[in-house]
Amino acid sequence: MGRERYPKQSLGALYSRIKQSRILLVGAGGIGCELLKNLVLTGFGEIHIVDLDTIDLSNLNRQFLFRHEHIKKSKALVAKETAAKFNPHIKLEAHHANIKDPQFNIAWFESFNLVFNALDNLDARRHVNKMCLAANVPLIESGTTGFNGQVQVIQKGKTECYDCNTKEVPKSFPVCTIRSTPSQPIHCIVWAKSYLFTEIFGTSEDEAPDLDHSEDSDNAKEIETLRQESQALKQIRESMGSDDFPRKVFDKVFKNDIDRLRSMEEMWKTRRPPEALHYDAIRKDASDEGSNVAQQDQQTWTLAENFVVFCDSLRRLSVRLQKAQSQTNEGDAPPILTFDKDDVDTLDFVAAAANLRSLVFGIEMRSKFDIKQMAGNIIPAIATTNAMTAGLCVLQAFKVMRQDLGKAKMVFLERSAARVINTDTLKPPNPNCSVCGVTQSRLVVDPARATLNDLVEDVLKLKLGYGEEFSINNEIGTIYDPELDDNLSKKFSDLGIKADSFLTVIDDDEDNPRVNLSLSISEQTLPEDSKPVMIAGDLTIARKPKMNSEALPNGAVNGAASTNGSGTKRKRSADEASINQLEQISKRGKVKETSSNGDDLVVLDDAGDGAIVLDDD
Ligand SMILES: Nc1ncnc2c1ncn2[C@@H]1O[C@H](COP(=O)(O)OP(=O)(O)OP(=O)(O)O)[C@@H](O)[C@H]1O
Ligand SMILES: [Zn+2]
Repeated sequence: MGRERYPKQSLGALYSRIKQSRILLVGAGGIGCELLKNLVLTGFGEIHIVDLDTIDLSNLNRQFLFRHEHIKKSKALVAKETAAKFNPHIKLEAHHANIKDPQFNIAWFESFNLVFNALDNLDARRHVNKMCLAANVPLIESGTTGFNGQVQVIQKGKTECYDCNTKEVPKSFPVCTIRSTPSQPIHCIVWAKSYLFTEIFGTSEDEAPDLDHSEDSDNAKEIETLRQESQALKQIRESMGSDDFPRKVFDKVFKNDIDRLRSMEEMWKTRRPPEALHYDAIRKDASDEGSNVAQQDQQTWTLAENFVVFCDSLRRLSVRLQKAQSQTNEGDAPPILTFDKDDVDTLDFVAAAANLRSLVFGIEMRSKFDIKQMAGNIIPAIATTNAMTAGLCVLQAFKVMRQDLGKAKMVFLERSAARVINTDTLKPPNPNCSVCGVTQSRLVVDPARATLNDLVEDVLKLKLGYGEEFSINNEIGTIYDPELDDNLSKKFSDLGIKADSFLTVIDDDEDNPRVNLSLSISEQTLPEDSKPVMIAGDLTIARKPKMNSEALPNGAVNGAASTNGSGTKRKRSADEASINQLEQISKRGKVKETSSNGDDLVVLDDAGDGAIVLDDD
């Protein structure tokens, strides 16, 4: 009995299924370490761990399976080794690899009973979501941001998938806000980091991801002027290393450029005009300041202090860049410096430059500590949030394994709400979702013979009844539509269509188009007398829901969900917030304060068979 006694008592009949299950855990970071510990101690029979990364010093405060001596080693392998000691009866497999690698194909996903995501990026999450849908394996998706956490159960055809709601991409700012009309500290920080720093020490601002040029067409003239400004800065860059270099840069960006901006009266009709800074006057005030002011990172520096840090860090960085330049051989790419929040020289420069710009525009200044968080897009990871989230993942997993999806919930951890743990019913799939609102099938292709024409004529038109108006797309773009028929005679291999990749067929029929058809490619040498492209099994492809349809898809998880769905394109509600949307999550928390349907976690002591039942209904 030993270690099995308590899990058996609390899980009852489910325990034997847990012991026989094969689990995939994607990510062995903050949530992944906690989750692996839970899975191993609960007794899940076989667990595969995938993580592409190696252990970093900064992981050790919360990724407790790792110790100092493991730095630079594979997260997946060390996590496996440490967790194996917790329970020697569990079979553990580690893969130091990217989950997007081709060896992790649909057939491999199909070999698992359940998948857990413990990832930190949208791209990998989306990929696993897609693979789990294609393999029809339930997925427990989770994430945390600071004190907030979220767990979502995803099951093909029954619940929303990860992509049923649009996710917000990381924020970028219109270039004019950054370059001409900042109104918040973050605008000045982005200016210092993505414009000024890169113009002086890096490549060009055009490559900076924080700047959004999409509104440029409205401001063509201003953009052109801003380009000229950048050019002038590049010339000043030539004098790097000279005594008057800091002064030249300072005068350019805090005086001359500001005077020019201020002269554009239209711009300041409804805004406070910027006020240029004067080098000589500030330098006089700053003459008593020592350069160690930069170490005081918790307090907001004065104008004079910012001035000192600006000039000093500019000198430090100039020396570094010039040294790198002197060590470069002819023909090598010219060296550059890049901003790194943990590189003190770059952080000092960005902090001081951002604050000086804030002063110019009458914006509140920030401490170096705050600027580090904002420039590095850091929300501190909190070990307890990860631990709680990982625990909630396992509780949801029990329901999925009991095939009791009706009881599974979307779970939110929220610090701002009246209760820390809040739940929501799972919603049915969004019929308009481009990922799960599709028909999926496998396309068997003989790579030696198959052409795109075989797919278009034999499979899509003849077998499946498509008309003329449809397109075929892969991850890169459109490979066929009625106007783009050059590829028809090409072989799949010539079009770069590989085994285990996906093709999407989009029906553009005007009257009654089919839902998108997602085809996963599987390669096989087929007999000479059979067609070189075949679709697996009989396939019926549903038609797209009409925009004003009242009908709900079948398989709503529970009654409550049916009040939310409709065939129309749905507005994103706060309930559908993705994990990185703190505001949405906290708004939701406020709504929940009024809820009274006692869904607290309770532990019931069932006197009948001695089992302790965990219940969060
Ligand atoms: N495509 C991927 N394939 C495999 N593992 C991935 C992939 N993308 C991310 N990961 C892993 O997911 C984990 C996420 O963990 P976590 O959010 O704690 O991030 P971290 O990088 O460990 O820490 P932090 O970002 O907070 O410094 C990381 O270990 C990361 O290597
Ligand atoms: Zn979906």
